[in-house]
Amino acid sequence: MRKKPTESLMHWYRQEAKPMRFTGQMIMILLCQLATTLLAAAIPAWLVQALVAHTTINHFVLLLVGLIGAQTLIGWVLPVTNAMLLIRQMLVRTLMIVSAQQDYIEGPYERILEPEYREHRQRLIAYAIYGDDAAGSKVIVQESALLNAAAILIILSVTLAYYVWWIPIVAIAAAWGANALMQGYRRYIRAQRAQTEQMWNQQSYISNSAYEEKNGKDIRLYHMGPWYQHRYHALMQQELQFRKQLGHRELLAKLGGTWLNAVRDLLIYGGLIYILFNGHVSLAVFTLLFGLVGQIGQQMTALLTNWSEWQVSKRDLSEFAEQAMPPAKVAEQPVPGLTPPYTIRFDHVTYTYPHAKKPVLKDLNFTIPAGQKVALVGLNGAGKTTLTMLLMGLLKPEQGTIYLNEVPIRTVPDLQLRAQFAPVFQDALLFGRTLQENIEMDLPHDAKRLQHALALSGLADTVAQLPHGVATQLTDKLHKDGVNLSGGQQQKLMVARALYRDAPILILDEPTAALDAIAEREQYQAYQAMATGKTSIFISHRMASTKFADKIFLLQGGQINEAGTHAELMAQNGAYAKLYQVQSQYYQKEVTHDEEIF
Ligand SMILES: Nc1ncnc2c1ncn2[C@@H]1O[C@H](COP(=O)(O)OP(=O)(O)OP(=O)(O)O)[C@@H](O)[C@H]1O
Repeated sequence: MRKKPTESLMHWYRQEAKPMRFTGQMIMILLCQLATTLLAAAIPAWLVQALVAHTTINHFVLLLVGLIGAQTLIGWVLPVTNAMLLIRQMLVRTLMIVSAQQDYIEGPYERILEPEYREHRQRLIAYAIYGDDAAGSKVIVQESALLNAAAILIILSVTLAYYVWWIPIVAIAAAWGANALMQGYRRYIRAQRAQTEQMWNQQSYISNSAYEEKNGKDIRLYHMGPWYQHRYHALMQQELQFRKQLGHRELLAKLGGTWLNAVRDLLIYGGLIYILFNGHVSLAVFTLLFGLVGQIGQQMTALLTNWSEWQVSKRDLSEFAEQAMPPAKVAEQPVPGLTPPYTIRFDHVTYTYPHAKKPVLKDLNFTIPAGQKVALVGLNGAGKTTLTMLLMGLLKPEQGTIYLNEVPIRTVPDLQLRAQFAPVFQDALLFGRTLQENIEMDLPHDAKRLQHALALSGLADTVAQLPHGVATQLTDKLHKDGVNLSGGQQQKLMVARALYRDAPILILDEPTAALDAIAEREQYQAYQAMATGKTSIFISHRMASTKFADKIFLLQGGQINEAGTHAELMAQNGAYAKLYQVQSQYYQKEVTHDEEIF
């Protein structure tokens, strides 16, 4: 079987891109940087030596060309090896993005309803992938920089200490002090993370919502432009204030560092001039030491900065690996003997949404015998959609058990369970693929089945008008020649998708909301055909449309309060009968009014 790209990326990460692995590229970079640092300090010293020794002009030119040539060569090799290392970093970053998405897209549905999980995920992505001072994916590059700085620092310190023992100590202490001041500033930035995240989330919400195509109408009609501008302006002001605070702190930290460096320079250059004038070193050695002193401060700063960033990156990376990388999935064995048609049974089921104060469904009990068509009615927010989500295993009951033919659904593997349902939801969701792919989804192509689904859903006429028929792409956001279907056409496509899926349990959640009267009638006929021999749940607010069901359930207060055929419930004269009468009176009035008009 071909590996999925995510699986092979995981494999690559685990096997090939271990952050602690020192590769040939790292060693190459180290050698080049060491040579660059030493050459930068040694070239002036060699030239001074040549001048002092009265070398001939030919020798002098030869020496100069040789040294510059060596420097140029390193100048070519270094960027190439650095670029190779950056490519590795990009690969790690890609892997992290893919695995973060995989966990979000394929992980439990219920988790994405939790605001904490969504925030946490954003934080992981922001700081492990896009973090600017220390992203988790930068570990490889930071390790290389850390290795370079440490090696160069040791060589420089030993060389300088050979001539004046205290010079490396002063240089390192000054760099350490300046770095400590900058560290304080960085700690402050990190302490503000939660606040900055909130600010950026709000900014992106406001700007995304203003640019959202579907919001365009309402923004104009309700004159919401000034509100957007006001909110955005307020958020930008908040950011400006925050940046000003950061600017002040950075300035203070840098001023402190500059002061420390001035003291360092006074001490070290004074010391060097002292040993030169006292004849302890030659002019050439003095020039060399002078060059090395400049480098030692730089390397110490690089070492300390990289060290602290590396700590943060490593922490981000391991947090990411622990929480964002889903464990490799073990293929679950399908439950044997789970065969349609299905009897659905809810046994004392209770469900509460995360952070909700009360359960939506409370101690809910009902049975739908195999092959029966049930219409589920109830007021807005009664919990009808929630009930279907529990049945499909997308939400897990807090208490109680749901059975398919007396098999508890919690024991059925996700893939096997999901394959038993053909849902049609109120909100149509189209993917940026062709019309055909949008109907067939993950099932293999079957031309006859496709034609049947198109014909029965009433979509065949629309397809005939499309530029590329069933091969037409369904969004102009991803494809230039893609088309955007109308609301009603999208809903028909959802029905075609369910028809093609031909699963044993049909779930129709307000599927006719966007349809015109004729299309709605056609759809009912399609549902009748679809539901034959299947267990089905049909949710609708149009009471008249529920008459075709074998049984009607009225969901109220988290429980099925009334159940029976339309005639039985009307005879009962309970809540269902009242709802039906309110609606039919309304239609009656409309008809009378229309009759008056015509
Ligand atoms: N993701 C969610 N998080 C928290 N509460 C939710 C969530 N989804 C739905 N609810 C709440 O659960 C209750 C039931 O919602 P549900 O969508 O199941 O009702 P419904 O009967 O299908 O309503 P409608 O007829 O309006 O479609 C509502 O009060 C709703 O606010």
